[in-house]
Amino acid sequence: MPEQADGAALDGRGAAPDIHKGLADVVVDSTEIAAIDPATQSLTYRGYPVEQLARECGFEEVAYLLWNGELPEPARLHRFIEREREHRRTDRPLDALLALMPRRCHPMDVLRTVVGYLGARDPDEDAAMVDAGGSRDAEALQEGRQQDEALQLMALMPTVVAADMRRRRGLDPVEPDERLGLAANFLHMCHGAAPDPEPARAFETSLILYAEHSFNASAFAARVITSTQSDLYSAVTGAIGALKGPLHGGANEASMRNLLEIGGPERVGQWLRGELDAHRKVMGFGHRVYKNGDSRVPTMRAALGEIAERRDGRRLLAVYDELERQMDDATGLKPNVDYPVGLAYHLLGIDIEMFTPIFAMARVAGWAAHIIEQRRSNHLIRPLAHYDGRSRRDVPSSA
Ligand SMILES: CC(=O)SCCNC(=O)CCNC(=O)[C@H](O)C(C)(C)COP(=O)(O)OP(=O)(O)OC[C@H]1O[C@@H](n2cnc3c(N)ncnc32)[C@H](O)[C@@H]1OP(=O)(O)O
Ligand SMILES: O=C([O-])CC(=O)C(=O)O
Repeated sequence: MPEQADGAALDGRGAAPDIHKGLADVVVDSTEIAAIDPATQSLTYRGYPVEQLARECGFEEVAYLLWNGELPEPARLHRFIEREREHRRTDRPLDALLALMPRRCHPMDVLRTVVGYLGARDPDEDAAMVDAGGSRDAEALQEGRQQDEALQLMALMPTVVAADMRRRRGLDPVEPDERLGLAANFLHMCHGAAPDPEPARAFETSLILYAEHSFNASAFAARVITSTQSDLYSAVTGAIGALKGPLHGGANEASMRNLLEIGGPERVGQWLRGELDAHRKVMGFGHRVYKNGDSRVPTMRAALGEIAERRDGRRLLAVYDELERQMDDATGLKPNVDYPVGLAYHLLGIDIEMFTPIFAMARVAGWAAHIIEQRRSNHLIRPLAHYDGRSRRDVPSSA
């Protein structure tokens, strides 16, 4: 094996350097968007504790905060909300695209395709402008454009997700209701009736808690794509792909399937032993950053309690609590936010395969904030790898 100097060894063959698999514990950049403190189990968006935002603010207000760094003045918020409501409707080509999507595919595939299509319909020709020697004016223009694109996505994604759920049930879509906020309007488009205020508020809480979480895998995917000076739609499309997996956003669906499979609190012990003996991960538990409990779970558990009381959810909630208790006893692992959200959405009458798309329609707020921040102080993201494959060899000459 050839000897190589330290630097060369990284992307060539040589002595193994310190490898940070999964980038665990690696600090790759700084951010002003959100701070996670696992020691105190706290999460802040732009300095504000997320549980206070969930109590005091609407989802749209939180999106504004994430993108602009400050909570909006009432007039600005009014205009922001108005613009969101203007962009909710799909057009004919989009309806035709939705109708084309196979019903068997996962709704995240539909969402990813729709965002890809919107990027093709509205190509961001200015995308490369800023880093290619753009002026401050050009920078501001580009950022304004990115916020417009993000707002349109945030407005349209709920319409697409609700229409897709109804399509899978063989039902026609329900038109958006411009009198309702984003969260209540989504439930209205799912069920064809305005939701009661309490469940609608509990649902909005889930969107606020889901909106942002620092350098998680999907936000990082969006930042990697943005770092090549690609456009916002491409970054969001990639982020949707990253969120889909069960180790990330997909866990909310998997955890609900588990609760239904268990069926009653008396069956938890046997079920859990089976999973752990088979070395299967119990989705909705564990976290890369929080080792002592996810900061969002207490707020979401309270919202879930509200929903369960109104939606006859006591038996499933008993399974939920028992699994949490036994999982802690057996492994010390605590639930992450996907665990309470999964059951909350089920009790709100939402089909399980739509849970991760709902996560995406909330997280687009955080992704957009990361795309804007990455673009503002960009540096191509390109780590090194330690080559551990075959030594150099020659291709056999053809006979
Ligand atoms: C919104 C979100 O994205 S939150 C995360 C949602 N994802 C999930 O709920 C999926 C289930 N959880 C997991 O897979 C993990 O806890 C992760 C991926 C989220 C974080 O894990 P990491 O910090 O990378 O730890 P890792 O996966 O290496 O696990 C460490 C050990 O704990 C075990 N472990 C971790 N999570 C779980 C779990 N949910 N169930 C059972 N065992 C688990 C692993 O099997 C591993 O055991 P080992 O050391 O004996 O091999
Ligand atoms: O931060 C993470 O790794 C995953 C997570 O909880 C999120 O994205 O909300």
